[in-house]
Amino acid sequence: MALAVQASLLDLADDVRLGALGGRVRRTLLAHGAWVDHRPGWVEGSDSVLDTLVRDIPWRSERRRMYDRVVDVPRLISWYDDARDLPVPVLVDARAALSAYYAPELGEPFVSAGCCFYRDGRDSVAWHGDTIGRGATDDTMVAIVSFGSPRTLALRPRGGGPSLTFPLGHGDLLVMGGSCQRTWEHAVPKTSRAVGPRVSIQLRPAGVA
Ligand SMILES: O=C(O)CCC(=O)C(=O)O
Ligand SMILES: [Fe+2]
Repeated sequence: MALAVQASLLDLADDVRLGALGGRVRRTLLAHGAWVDHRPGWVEGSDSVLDTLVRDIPWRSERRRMYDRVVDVPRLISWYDDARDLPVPVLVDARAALSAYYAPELGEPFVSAGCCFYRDGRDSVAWHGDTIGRGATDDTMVAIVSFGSPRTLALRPRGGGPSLTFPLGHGDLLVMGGSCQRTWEHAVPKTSRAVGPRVSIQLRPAGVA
């Protein structure tokens, strides 16, 4: 009981808030009409957020056929049709702030939230584009908010060519935009560095996955 009270007092004391977007987002133009926006440290005072996300998101593991074997997907995942159901208020605010900031370019709000939990450096996501939905055919945006241990997001053009990398630190925002999902691929590579847990929340417009 005393512990629970203390924990909630700590949550209140931990003043989690969003920094500014205007003037603080750095855009990198890529070939083929793709771009990446990066805003390091967007979520401030976010130390408690990782624990809440790890505890309160209904994580599940997935298994996939790979050649003649069925293997565990090397990360835990979860999906919210409506990002407003996320268990952390600052992420509900993040969805609204991103929808407002990108409205002139995107013309529609961010709606869903995909969640990935990388337990350590052995967890990863292989090269892919988010092309299950409209990202296969239309310009769109995927906004990633990252918590916990820093990991690298790598990007490479689909047709071949040098890759580039962005560091994704605690509280960072990274937005992939334009044609990025269909003309480029992205990945979070495994690392042999000693890294702790990381949770990535990906906000997407309706019909993008
Ligand atoms: O971990 C990340 O930030 C990227 C995850 C990702 O690319 C995906 O789930 O589609
Ligand atoms: Fe992705």
